[in-house]
Amino acid sequence: MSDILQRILAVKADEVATARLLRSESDLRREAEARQDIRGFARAIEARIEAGAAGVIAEVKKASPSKGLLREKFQPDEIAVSYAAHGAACLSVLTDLQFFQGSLDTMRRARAACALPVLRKDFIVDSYQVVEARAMGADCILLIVAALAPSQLRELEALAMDLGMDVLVEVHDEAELDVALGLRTGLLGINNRNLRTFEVSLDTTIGLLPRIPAGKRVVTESGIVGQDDVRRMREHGVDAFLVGEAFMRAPDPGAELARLFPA
Ligand SMILES: O=P(O)(O)OC[C@@H](O)[C@@H](O)c1c[nH]c2ccccc12
Repeated sequence: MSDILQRILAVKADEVATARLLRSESDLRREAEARQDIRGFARAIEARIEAGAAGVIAEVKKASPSKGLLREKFQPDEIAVSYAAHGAACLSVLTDLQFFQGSLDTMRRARAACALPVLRKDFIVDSYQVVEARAMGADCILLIVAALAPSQLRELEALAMDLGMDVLVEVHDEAELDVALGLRTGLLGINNRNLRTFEVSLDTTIGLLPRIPAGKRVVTESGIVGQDDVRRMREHGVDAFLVGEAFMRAPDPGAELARLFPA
């Protein structure tokens, strides 16, 4: 059965093949290595949590395959400034065009407008995209366990870390969690949304918590829309959040962040 994740991954393979024709990976790698501007992504989250606040990764996302257009007036720089002013720890910027109406330029503009570390949010299937992420300014990449073999996860993680980036590894169930726990990164995203069916349940995060060893920072991802959701997570000891839709639908995304996560 061709689910949405499989469809997206097929498009990604084509995109990478096309991008390689325009610019070689070695050329891009030189550009990535020449940059000296890494912002500590995991560190920014830990700093918020040490201060007693939640560590919020605030997402810049114009549309999604499950919800369609989320925000008509979409200005990545304005959104980034608003998030930064209202206490976000980091940004997550969708760079996928076909399914999320994002781009690398969206990421560049958002990052240039503020001092926050930035996650390249995309479906990474190839080393080319990792190098490209850093060349375009990303401080962290997302690796989705459902999209990659364990050997690929290890290789892409090593490459990202070589380039100075942090890695957020994303899981949705126990089997994926076991794979993720074999990686080096301390940032463990639990996606409450099933990428194959789009079904969302916050019980996904709660249910996996007993299986998380010390030393891993859990980031609960997707479906956080109200103060009750935030309270429930924090009662379970989850202090890091990745939130998109709730902010994108609000007139002022940063003000909504401050409302969901009162100081
Ligand atoms: O908009 P939400 O429900 O707050 O979710 C944000 C984020 O978790 C979601 O965009 C996401 C999580 N993992 C992904 C992987 C690819 C694309 C998107 C995502």
